[in-house]
Amino acid sequence: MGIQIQNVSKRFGSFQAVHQIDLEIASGSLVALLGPSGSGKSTLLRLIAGLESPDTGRIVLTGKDATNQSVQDRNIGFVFQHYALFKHMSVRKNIAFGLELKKTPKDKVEARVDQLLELVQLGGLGHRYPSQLSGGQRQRVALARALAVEPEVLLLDEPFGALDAKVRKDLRAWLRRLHEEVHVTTVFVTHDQEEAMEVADELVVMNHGKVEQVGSPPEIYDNPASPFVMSFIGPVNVVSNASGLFPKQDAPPESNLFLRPHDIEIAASANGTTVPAKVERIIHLGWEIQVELGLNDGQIITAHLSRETYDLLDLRPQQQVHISPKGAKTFPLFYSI
Ligand SMILES: Nc1ncnc2c1ncn2[C@@H]1O[C@H](COP(=O)(O)OP(=O)(O)OP(=O)(O)O)[C@@H](O)[C@H]1O
Repeated sequence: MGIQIQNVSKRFGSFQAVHQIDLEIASGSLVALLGPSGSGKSTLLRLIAGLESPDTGRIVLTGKDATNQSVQDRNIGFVFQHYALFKHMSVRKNIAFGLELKKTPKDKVEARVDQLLELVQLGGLGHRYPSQLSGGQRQRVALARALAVEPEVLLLDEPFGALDAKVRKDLRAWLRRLHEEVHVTTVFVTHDQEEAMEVADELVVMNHGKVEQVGSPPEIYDNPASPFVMSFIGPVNVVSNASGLFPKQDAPPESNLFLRPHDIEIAASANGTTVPAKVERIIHLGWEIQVELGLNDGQIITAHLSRETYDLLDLRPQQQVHISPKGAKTFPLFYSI
């Protein structure tokens, strides 16, 4: 009974921003809409919110057809990338705003605001004004304000997008814990695959206004449905059949091989399944080592090694090595990324 999106399309002039999307979001889940800029994530979120109306299709929220309902009637909480707090109101007043609009009795408002301040870990800061808070604290107030009216659905559009990397990372973990406490059906828009994988139960990968794949983070990572998904979710090498790396039993001539950098095994000597390669460059990233490898046909691929493996192999630039894929996928050439 969460959210059902049925054959929803939206066009802006001649541009098809969202194209015949069918999607079910389970009640109480936290789902990330993930995709590159312009893939239609925000438009889909705005359609769910009622800030845009679809050209075709239906949007069903908690069992009720909401397609023609106004934003106010949808019982939705919304948080955007840029803090939309009221600058002239204290944190308490900001959080209380929706409840006061609904003419909630004063004592109930006060109790709910106290509870929300604790929930977003800002107890004691209720008297401050938005300008006296950090960016991360402001976004937590925005979340508390969105949750105050007990929405059935929470929509978050890049809520941490404007914050620096460290704060962003802390807030992801915080949002995950918060969701485990409140369990409101949440749709989270991001273009950051790591953020999506860390926060969400399920990922909806979008490209060109369409859904490419829906699944849990491990399902999507391990079984990507298309080269686009494989390339978007984590680093990948794309090599042609000429590389000699294709598994012997299925070497379709019109395919590319998609190979994750950590799925390349490097050995000092050849065996029946390895292909020769030359170490072109070694990049130390602290927790892992990136090794650029030149194949005999001139293609360059990148392997990621743990420090331990790297130390055992004792690699040097220009060294001749022998490599084999531990896991790889082939996709026909006609797929574009
Ligand atoms: N009101 C509008 N009028 C015209 N074009 C629009 C409008 N809203 C969105 N678009 C276009 O629709 C496309 C999809 O936009 P959308 O914001 O949904 O993408 P997105 O995946 O959220 O990207 P981003 O991460 O950059 O926000 C973009 O090319 C955008 O320019």
